[in-house]
Amino acid sequence: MYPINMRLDNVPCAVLGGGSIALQKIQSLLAASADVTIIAPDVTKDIEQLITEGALHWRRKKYEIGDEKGFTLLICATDDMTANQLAAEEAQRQHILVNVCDTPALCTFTLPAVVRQGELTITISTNGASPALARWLRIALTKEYGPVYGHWLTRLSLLRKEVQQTFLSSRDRQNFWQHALTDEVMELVRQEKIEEAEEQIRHAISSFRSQS
Ligand SMILES: C[C@@]1(CC(=O)O)C2=NC(=C\c3[nH]c(c(CCC(=O)O)c3CC(=O)O)Cc3[nH]c(c(CC(=O)O)c3CCC(=O)O)/C=C3\N/C(=C\2)[C@@H](CCC(=O)O)[C@]3(C)CC(=O)O)/[C@H]1CCC(=O)O
Ligand SMILES: NC(=O)c1ccc[n+]([C@@H]2O[C@H](COP(=O)([O-])OP(=O)(O)OC[C@H]3O[C@@H](n4cnc5c(N)ncnc54)[C@H](O)[C@@H]3O)[C@@H](O)[C@H]2O)c1
Repeated sequence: MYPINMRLDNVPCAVLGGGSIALQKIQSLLAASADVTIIAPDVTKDIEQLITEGALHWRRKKYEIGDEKGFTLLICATDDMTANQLAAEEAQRQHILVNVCDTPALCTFTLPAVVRQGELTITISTNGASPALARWLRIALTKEYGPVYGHWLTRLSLLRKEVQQTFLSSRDRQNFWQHALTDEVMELVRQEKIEEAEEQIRHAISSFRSQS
């Protein structure tokens, strides 16, 4: 498995099936601003609501060969294994990225469990060995890495810009961060003492500057 993070803004994506599993996949695609089409003869109330709101397109039909054309990414979440398999094989033939929610062998990509805090994304995969462990780890990591890590990341991103202007070589910047982002600083973050953590980084910038 080769992990990547994909931009899906306005990218045409299709979901086959209109049940509870399809809904989960639709929600994560919409959160990524994808252009989502659902192909299914019937859908749940929640999906119907999204369609009414204009959040996604609906082709009200069973899957037929050719329906996958024009999509960059396809998720098969019907309860009809034959339809899932047919669609996945067609998609693979056309180099369309495909996930079949309960058949890893037919997937060109699988979905990880996801923890998000602002710009921070932590994903967990078990190579399909135990999705239940992925879920358990998501819950544990969400407790461990709460909203403060998202706030800290926002601060770090601004500090990083300052560091880029202060230290001109990439090697110096790498060296700086390896020394500045210490266990001590991250312990302050864990205790939600963001101001103090930032102060430590600023102190390190001054020290590094006077050394060079
Ligand atoms: C991470 C997560 C993301 C998501 O779904 O978006 C995800 N499954 C989740 C949960 C979950 N799924 C299942 C259970 C019940 C326990 C169990 O069966 O073990 C639970 C646990 C629960 O829900 O409590 C059933 C299940 N899943 C797959 C099979 C087929 C098979 O293994 O052969 C079966 C049996 C179906 C059956 O028996 O009919 C296959 C896949 N599931 C994957 C992803 C991919 C590999 C991920 C990895 O590398 O670990 C892969 C390969 C394909 C894919 O879906 O991409 C999501 C975490 C949600 C969260 O964050 O809470
Ligand atoms: N629900 C779960 O917790 C769960 C967990 C793991 C795996 N799964 C598997 O995921 C699949 C989907 O689960 P679900 O709970 O969303 O199912 P569901 O029965 O609620 O929904 C199935 C959907 O597929 C649509 N469909 C059926 N044949 C189709 C076709 N030929 N073309 C297009 N759409 C078609 C139906 O109209 C329906 O909207 C099932 O195979 C299930 O075994 C479900």
